[in-house]
Amino acid sequence: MKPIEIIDIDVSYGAKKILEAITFHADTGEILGIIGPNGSGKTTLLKAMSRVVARDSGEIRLDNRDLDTLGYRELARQVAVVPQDISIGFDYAVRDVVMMGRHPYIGRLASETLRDVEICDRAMHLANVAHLAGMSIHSISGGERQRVLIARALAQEPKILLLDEATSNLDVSHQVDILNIIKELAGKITVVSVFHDLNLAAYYCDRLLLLKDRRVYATGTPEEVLTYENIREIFQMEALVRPHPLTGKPYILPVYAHQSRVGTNRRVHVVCGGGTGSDILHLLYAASFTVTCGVLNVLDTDYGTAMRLGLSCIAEPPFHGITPGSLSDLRKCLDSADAIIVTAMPIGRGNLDNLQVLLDYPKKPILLYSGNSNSRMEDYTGGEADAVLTELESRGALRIEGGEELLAGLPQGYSDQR
Ligand SMILES: Nc1ncnc2c1ncn2[C@@H]1O[C@H](COP(=O)(O)OP(=O)(O)OP(=O)(O)O)[C@@H](O)[C@H]1O
Repeated sequence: MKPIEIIDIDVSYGAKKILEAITFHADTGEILGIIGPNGSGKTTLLKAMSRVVARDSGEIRLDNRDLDTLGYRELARQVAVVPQDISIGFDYAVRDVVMMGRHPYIGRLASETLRDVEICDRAMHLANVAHLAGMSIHSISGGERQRVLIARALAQEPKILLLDEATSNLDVSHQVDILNIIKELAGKITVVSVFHDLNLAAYYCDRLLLLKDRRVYATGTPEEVLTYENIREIFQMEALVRPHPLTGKPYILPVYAHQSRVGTNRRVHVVCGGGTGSDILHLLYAASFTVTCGVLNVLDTDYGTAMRLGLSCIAEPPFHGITPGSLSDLRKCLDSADAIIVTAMPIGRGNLDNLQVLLDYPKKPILLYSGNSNSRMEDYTGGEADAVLTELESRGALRIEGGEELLAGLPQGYSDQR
């Protein structure tokens, strides 16, 4: 039995359709993250799940019971919501706000029991607001108020907790504290949460639901949903997606788009390999340079990156040296490039031609890119590659470290002529 099932629902505000044919479920004890661009309907979906907005059609089932058949108190024992909009009309004390979470359990004319007080205290302790208990809800900060609403939801002891970006107002340590609490609670309860921060979603969620244009665009594990392609398609943003070095979960690093179009009408050729060029291929692509690269081996990570970005790349089969045909293609790319970038790649006999050919282009700007780690080219040629680099530097090739410096060192295009 699924704790919550959404079956083919449509939701509209007036004549405007907001959600269409939405079907998914949450599994017992999991954290399901809802992600998607602004206005894609995430909040509306949570509101439909808690019956705050009505559906046009479709069904929502809680433990296989129709959501619409539950009375108010029963619904409130099953589902707690922490909304995005955290305004509270009356001037209640924090403790009273948290105690509101117990209302579905306290009889109409009855007063709170010792058990209600204990649960309320525990919820305040978990959300780290116990020290605020006597204060007015209006005299605490936005982040503190958000934690109070989380405490109220915990006091409700729900089976399903719906969070609408519930940690967005929190500083980074409280954000992690609250999400850790929620992760601990999950297992006992099921959590469905809207996230804007994709990295938090990747770490804390068991599965993700990605919304786009009123519909479900993708569902699955964070690894399945947070792909480079999905992020580019949905958020129209260049980003590097890498496994987090400590958690192994996908980690998204935006390639900041303010640089976009600086390279319009400019061509750059990148000599790279072994993954040393991947980051800057993304950066140059995001900055609207026309990028060519190679000669690369088709098994090379940089080749994979070039293919995903749709860049023009000269390539040889696996374990193949550079053939005369590729060398001639390389010369054509270098002839038409406004600048050449060489990364700190491993150079052996097989790809030495990639470097040596650059000596024939004394007038081209050449940037030797070592990345932020300031690594140097690994020379497996017994010194020949190093000799070429030394010669290039003596002719004016510049050593460049970070991405910003790289963009600054390249000939700029006509970014103001949009
Ligand atoms: N009460 C309302 N009346 C009419 N339209 C609404 C109402 N609430 C939201 N909308 C519209 O519904 C669409 C989806 O809004 P919703 O808040 O669900 O999106 P969201 O994905 O949560 O957005 P965000 O990421 O900005 O929080 C938007 O176009 C919004 O303008």
